[in-house]
Order: sequence, then C-alpha cells, then structure tokens
Amino acid sequence: MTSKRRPLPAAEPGTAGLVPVVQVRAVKVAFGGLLALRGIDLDVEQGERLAILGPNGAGKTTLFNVIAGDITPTSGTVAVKGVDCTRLPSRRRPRLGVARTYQKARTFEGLSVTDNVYLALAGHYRRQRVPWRSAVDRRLRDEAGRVVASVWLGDHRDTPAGALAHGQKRQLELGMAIATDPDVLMLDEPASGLSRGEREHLVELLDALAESVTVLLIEHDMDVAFRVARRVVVMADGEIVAAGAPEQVRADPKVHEIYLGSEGRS
Ligand SMILES: Nc1ncnc2c1ncn2[C@@H]1O[C@H](COP(=O)(O)OP(=O)(O)OP(=O)(O)O)[C@@H](O)[C@H]1O
Repeated sequence: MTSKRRPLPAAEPGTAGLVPVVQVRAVKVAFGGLLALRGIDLDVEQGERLAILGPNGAGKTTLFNVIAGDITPTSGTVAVKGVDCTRLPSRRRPRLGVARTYQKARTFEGLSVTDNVYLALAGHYRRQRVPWRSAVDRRLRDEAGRVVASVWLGDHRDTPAGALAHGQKRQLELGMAIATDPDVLMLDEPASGLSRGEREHLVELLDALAESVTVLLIEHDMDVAFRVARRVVVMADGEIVAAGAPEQVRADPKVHEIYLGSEGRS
C-alpha cells in the first residue's frame, strides 16, 4: 500500500525565532447564520503563556478548534511556526508540535494510566517516523513511567483511566499531551472540576514546563488563569475585546463590564 502522506510545507529558512509560533489572521467561523468568530487576529510568540478568557459562547473553544485543526475556518488563515496549516487536519498538527486537551478528557478508559501515556508517546514516535524496534519500545515504556510520575500519578500507574477521579483524569490528559513534547500546548479549561489542591498541582505543573513551550489556556478559573498567564486575551461575541498583561486586563473597566464583574475588582 502506498502512503498518501505528503510532507508538510517547510517554514521559511532563516526566520526561526522571528515568526510567531501561532499566527491567526482575519479568522471567521460561521455556523449556519451564527458568526462564532468575527475576524480574529492573534500572534503568539514562542514560550508565551497566554490565557483566553471570556463569557460562555464568546468563541474561545471555536478559536482553539481552528488553531488545533478541529475546525477549518470559513475565512482567514492559521499558521504554526510559519507554516500555513489553515486546512491541515487536526491529526497532522501534532507533527507541527501542537498538542491539545479537550473540555471532556479523551482517554482510553479500559487501559491503565501508563498505557494511555505509552500510546500517546507511540503515536508521536510513529509520526516522527522513528523505526519501530524493541529498544524504542523499552525506551517509550520508561518515558511513559517518567511522564506518569511527573503528573503525580505514580501511585495510580496501573489504574484503568476509567477508574480515576475527575481531577486525576485531567492530570492524565495533561500527561498525554506533555508526552508528545509539544511546542504549543493548548489546554481547554484544565482546572474545571478540580479541587483546590488539584488546582495548585496544575499551576505547579504548568510552571514547571520548559520555558520554550508555548501554552495557550482557556480557563474560567481566574486564579489559575492569572497565575499561569503572562498575557491575557478576552473574547466576547466572537471578537477579541481586550488584551494585555494580567494586571492590565484585570483593571480594564470594559472587561469588568463584559466578564469579570465585581470578582475582578478585588
Ligand atoms: N458546532 C457548532 N455548531 C453550531 N454552533 C456552534 C458550534 N460550536 C459552537 N457554536 C456556537 O458558537 C458560539 C461560540 O461557541 P464556543 O464554544 O466557541 O464558545 P466558548 O467561549 O468556548 O464558550 P464556553 O465557555 O461555554 O465553552 C456559541 O454561540 C456556540 O453556541
């Protein structure tokens, strides 16, 4: 059987480090008559920690879906590391270094924690076209063990994912995303449903990521969002209505009006 895979277009030589790692240009998404994104422009630099905030229905997840390739925009373009990937399906974005989690964790419920991470790693290595040998397999097993420990699931390494508590499952999903050594890590409401202690874990985990990893975060938990992010973008009704450093956005009366309410004034 012949492979239908075509190589990804290469980034322009000599521009590495100058090109934003994610570049969104004039992106519109229409669902029938509803314009969920009304022309979004967004540049994200390598190593940025960016939180996307906004009320329900603002278009945050739709923007994530466009960047991760789960939705093709109605118009506009998306580039990752200088490569136009507007029409590149999500299954091929990991080769560009993009990994994401979803609001609802996507794990193999019947498989153990370690096996879930192992599969994420194995998929990544296949995409990198590393030849499949038993030595590689052993290395992946070891690496899976290290990742499981790094997301504090060492005591649950043999537990089926389906038996994990909600917060632990989110940790597992984060581990599966981190395992692929992404350049761009996209987390959709990672703190939702977590206990206070688990949220602390999450912030520590994200702080411990290599500085070169770019993190995009949708988060309703202001405490987590403002602690993790160095820049905040606020969306409302399919548009970006404010952007800046967390303290700047916190002080923006427009943001209070549309989203933060009295919570943001403290
Ligand atoms: N697949 C879809 N089909 C039709 N409408 C959709 C679809 N996905 C999203 N929408 C609509 O697009 C708008 C933006 O939704 P989106 O999920 O991006 O918002 P959000 O800011 O992520 O909200 P939340 O915080 O509730 O997750 C909403 O009005 C939503 O109902």
